[in-house]
Amino acid sequence: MRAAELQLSVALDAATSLEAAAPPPPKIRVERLVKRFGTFAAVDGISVDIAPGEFFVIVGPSGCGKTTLLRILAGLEEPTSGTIAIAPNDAGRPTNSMVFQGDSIFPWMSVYDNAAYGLAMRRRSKAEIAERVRPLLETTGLWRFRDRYPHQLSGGMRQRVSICRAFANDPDILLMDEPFSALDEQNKMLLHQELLRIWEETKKTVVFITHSVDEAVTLSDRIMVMTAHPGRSKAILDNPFGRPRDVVALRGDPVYGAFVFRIWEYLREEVRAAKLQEQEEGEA
Ligand SMILES: Nc1ncnc2c1ncn2[C@@H]1O[C@H](COP(=O)(O)OP(=O)(O)OP(=O)(O)O)[C@@H](O)[C@H]1O
Repeated sequence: MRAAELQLSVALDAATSLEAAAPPPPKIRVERLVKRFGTFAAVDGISVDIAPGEFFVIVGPSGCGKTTLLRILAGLEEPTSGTIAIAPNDAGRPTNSMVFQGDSIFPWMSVYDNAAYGLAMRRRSKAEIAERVRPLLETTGLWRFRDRYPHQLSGGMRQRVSICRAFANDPDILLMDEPFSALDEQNKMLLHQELLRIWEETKKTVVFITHSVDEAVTLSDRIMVMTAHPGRSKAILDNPFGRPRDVVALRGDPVYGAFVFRIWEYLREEVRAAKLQEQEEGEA
């Protein structure tokens, strides 16, 4: 091969490998998003790309606009300005499912029917519903409670049902608004492990909101720290932990404490600012 040909071939190889290394187009693109309620800016100029299959966690002090951002992603609120773009999915599947704080399952339906709700609404066959719902109820230890009603379950079990319902729905994106905040530590850890197991199998794109730095580190691929009012993106951090994760072993890793500390460095002054704002509002 002549020198010029060799150069060209090297250049082509480099271009091919660059192409191979290019990140996939984002599943969710948020650009300069602003949401005002009257003159009050709840979200103020957030831009972020979230990759397909990413577990993206948003952490921030009380009142910083986390839920507002999630509600805009869910299509429940209109932005005042800026845009969100969600890459299209296959027809016949919902774009998103939301899991709320506390449980939001129907008290008059059994565990099984609650988990099957989204699929039944989309008129899926009984066989298809069973095929999707049973493995989820089994993974979360709910299969033997499938005929029980919500009042016969603990808070942790009810929240498991909400998660099964969201995954059974087979949405492209899961939007989770502090789903475990009402649970005790032990139940929370169990659910973290179960959520990670289901997510690793399905690789849904997840946007998850929390006040808890530990929860953010346990679950995320990346973490966005938001400022106190007005809600902006202060930092976006890559989680150093790989997958799969053992949620208990993770806490014994020396990197865990260092990463938690790093996030707190960003968060500390925002939590203080939010507290001050709360006090000032109380005095006004
Ligand atoms: N519909 C609304 N009308 C007026 N103000 C609103 C409305 N919804 C939210 N807000 C205000 O916008 C700000 C952000 O609210 P949001 O619920 O998004 O915060 P958050 O970060 O989720 O809070 P928390 O962590 O306490 O749940 C708050 O000051 C809230 O009072």
